[in-house]
Amino acid sequence: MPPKRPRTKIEKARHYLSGGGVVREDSDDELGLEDLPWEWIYEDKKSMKICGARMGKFECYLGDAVLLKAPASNEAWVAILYEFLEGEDEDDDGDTIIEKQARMLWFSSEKEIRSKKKRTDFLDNELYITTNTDENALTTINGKANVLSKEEFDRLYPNGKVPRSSKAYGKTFVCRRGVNTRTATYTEEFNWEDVYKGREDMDSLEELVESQTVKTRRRRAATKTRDLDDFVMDDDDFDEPETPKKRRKLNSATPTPSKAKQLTPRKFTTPSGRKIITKKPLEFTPLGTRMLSPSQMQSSPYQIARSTLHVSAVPHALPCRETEFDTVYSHLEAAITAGTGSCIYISGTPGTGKTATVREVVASLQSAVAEEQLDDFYFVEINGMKVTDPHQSYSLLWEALKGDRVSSAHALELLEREFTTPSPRRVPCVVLMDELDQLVTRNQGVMYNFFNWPQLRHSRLIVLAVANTMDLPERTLSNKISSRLGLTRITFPGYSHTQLMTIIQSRLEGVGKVIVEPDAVQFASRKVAAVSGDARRALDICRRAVEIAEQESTQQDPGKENLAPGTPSKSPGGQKTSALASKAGIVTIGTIKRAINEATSTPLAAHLRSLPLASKIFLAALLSRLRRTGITESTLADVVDEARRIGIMAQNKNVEAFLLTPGPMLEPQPEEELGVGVISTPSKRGRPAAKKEIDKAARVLGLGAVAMELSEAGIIGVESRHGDRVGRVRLGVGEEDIRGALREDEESRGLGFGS
Ligand SMILES: Nc1ncnc2c1ncn2[C@@H]1O[C@H](COP(=O)(O)OP(=O)(O)OP(=O)(O)O)[C@@H](O)[C@H]1O
Repeated sequence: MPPKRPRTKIEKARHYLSGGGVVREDSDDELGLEDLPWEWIYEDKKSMKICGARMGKFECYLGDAVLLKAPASNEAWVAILYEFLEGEDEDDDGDTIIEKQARMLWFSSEKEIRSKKKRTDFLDNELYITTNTDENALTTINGKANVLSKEEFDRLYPNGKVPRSSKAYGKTFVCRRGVNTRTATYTEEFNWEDVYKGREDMDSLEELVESQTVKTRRRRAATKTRDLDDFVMDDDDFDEPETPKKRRKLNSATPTPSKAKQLTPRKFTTPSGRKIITKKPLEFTPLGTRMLSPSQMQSSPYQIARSTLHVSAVPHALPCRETEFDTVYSHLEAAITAGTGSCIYISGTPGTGKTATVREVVASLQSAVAEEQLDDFYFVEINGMKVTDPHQSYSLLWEALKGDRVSSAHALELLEREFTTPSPRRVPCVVLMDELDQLVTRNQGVMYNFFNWPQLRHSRLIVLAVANTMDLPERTLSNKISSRLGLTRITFPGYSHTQLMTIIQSRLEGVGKVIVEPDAVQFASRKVAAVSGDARRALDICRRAVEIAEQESTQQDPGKENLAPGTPSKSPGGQKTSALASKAGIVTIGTIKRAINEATSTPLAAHLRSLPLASKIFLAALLSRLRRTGITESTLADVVDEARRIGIMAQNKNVEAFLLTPGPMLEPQPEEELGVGVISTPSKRGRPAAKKEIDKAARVLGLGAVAMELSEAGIIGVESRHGDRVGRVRLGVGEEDIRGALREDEESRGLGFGS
C-alpha cells in the first residue's frame, strides 16, 4: 500500500469544517494557507540556542503570547511560549517522528475555572494567567495574541470593543489577575505591563502567581487507606504533581489550524462552559436499581436480613477486596493527581465484586475531593447493559465533560477534537465502562476509542473498563493493538468459600438476632465457591433461605408475623408461643438446600436444561435484550444480532464448536455507520482477528427455527411466520425461572444466565 499523503492544511481545514459543522471565516489567519514546515530561529549561530520558530512569514518567539486552536468553539485559548523543544510523536503509519514543540504556559478563561468559586467580575475578553504548562506541537499555534492590562485596553479601545475591521479583533485580551485553576484562587489585581514585559519576566510572573494563589492540593501520603480520618496533611506533601516526562502519542489526525475567526472572544456563554460535576453516575435509562435501606421498614430481623442480603444493598465496606481496592485506588489517585490519562482493564467472572469495588473507590476519591485532599475529577458511569446502542457511550462521555447532549456521531467528532488538541481543561474525567462485553460493535470502534483515548496526551481521561472475560481486548482488537494500548490489568478471582462466609456474615452483622446458623452460611458458601465464587449467587441463596425460614415461622404460628424467632408473641388464642416455633424460623443447612433446589428442581427447569444449545443461546440473547432495553418484546432480528455478540464473547468450547459448525450464514448486516472512515476506527492492522471472530459468530444457525420450537413449548411467544427476521418475540415464562435453571448448567457457561 502506498504511504498515505499527508493532508494539506486546506484539506485539513475542510475536513474539520465538514466534520464538526463549525462555520468559520477564513480571512484572517496569520499563518497563511499553505502547510509550510516549521523552522527554528536561533539566538545566534554559535550557541544554537532556539529563541523562536518560523512558518513561512509567521514568526513567534519565546515569551510571546500565542493563540491556539480550540477544538470546536469560538473560545480563545492563549498561552505564552515558554520553551522550544523537539519531542517524539507518531505519524499516520505509526512510525516515530521528531516533532517541533513548545512548552506553553497557559492562560485560562473563566470557563475553565471550577464554577463554585467563580468570580463574578470577569470581562468578556478577560484571561487569567496560570502556572500550568504542557508541551504541544507547533502546528497547534494559530497566531499571536495581544495581552493587555485593563488600563491599556481602555486607552486603546475607549468604547470597550476592538473594531471588527482591526487586525487585533479576536486576538486582544485583558489580563489583570493570575489564577490557580485547581483551587480557584486568584492573585491580587495587577497591571499586566508592569508584571510582564516579555520573555525575561516569565519566571517572575510564574512566581507571582504561585506565591499569591493556593497550590494544587496535596497528594495523599503513600499509605493508602480508605479511612478518611487517616488523611494527614504535611508540608512535604504540598508538592505540585510533576508533569510526566514521557511523551505520548499525539493523534496525527489533529486538525491543524484552519483559517479562522474561531478565536474571537465572544461572550463566554457557550455550552462548554457548563461543566457538570457528575458526582453521581448519569442515569440514562429508567431502569433504576431499587435500593433497599434497612432503616426503612425494618420491623423484624427477617426483614433486616432480607434487606442487607439483597444484592442492591450497598455494604459499608467490601471485605476480601482490600488488595483490589488499593490497586485501583492508587492508580486512579496517581492519574488524577498527575493529570494524565490511564486505562485499567478489570476482569473477573460475575459477582466477584468488580463494580462494587470500583464504585467504592470512586466514592472514596470523591470524599477526598470534598475534603480538599485531592484534585477534582468528573465521574461518569456507562453500563453496556443499559445502553441500547454502544455508540451512545460517546454522547454520555461528552455530556459528562461538557454538559451537552449531542448525537453519538457528533459526540465522537467532538471527543476526538477535545482529546487531540491542547486545552486548558485541567479536570480529569474518570469513566467506568461497566459490562464492557456488551459494548462490542462490529468494527470494535467503541472499545478501541475508550482504550485509546487515555493515551492521547490531551485527554486526561481515566477509563476503568470492567468485563467478565480476561482477554476481551485481544479477542476484539488483536494482540498487536491491545499490547500497544498498554492497559493496566487487574483480575478479580472468584471468592473462596471462606471469603463468601465473611461477606455473608458481615452483611448479617446488623441483624441482631441469629436467624441464620453459622453452618448454614458455611454450607451455602461452599456450594457457591465450588461452582463459581459468585457473591451475588451466595447472597441470593441466603436471602431466599431467610424468606423460607420466615414463611415457616409464620406457618407455625400465623399470629407471629415478622417477629424474631424466640420473640414472645401472642397466638390467636392469646397464649405465649412455644419454643418450637422459634426454632422453625432459623435458617439451617436444610433451608439452604431447599433454597438452592427450588430454582432447579421444577419440571420447567429440567426441560430448559435439556434444550439443545441453539435454544439456550437464543434464550440467552433474548434475556440480554430484555435487560439492555427494559422492553419485554424484541424483534427476532435483534435477538439474532445479540446471539451473534454472545457468540463472540462466550468463552465456552461448546458454544465455539456450535458456531464453527457449517450451516447457513445469517444474511449480511449493513456496515455500521459510526466509526467507519473516521479517525476513530482501529487501524487496519487490527482488523483481521476481530473479523475472524465475527465471521465465526455469523454462523449462528437458523435461529428462526429455534424460536418456533421454543414457542411451541410455550417458553417464548413469537408473532411471525417461520424464520421471519422482523417477527416479535417475548418470554413465555419467568426470566428468573430461566436464569435459575440454566445458571449452573455447564453447557450454558458464558452465556450470561448467571449475571
Ligand atoms: N467483597 C464483597 N463484600 C460484600 N458484598 C460483595 C462483595 N463482592 C461482591 N459483593 C456483592 O455482590 C454483588 C455483585 O457484585 P458486583 O456487581 O460488584 O460484581 P461484578 O463482579 O461487577 O459482577 P458482574 O460481572 O455480574 O457485573 C453486589 O451486590 C455486591 O455488593
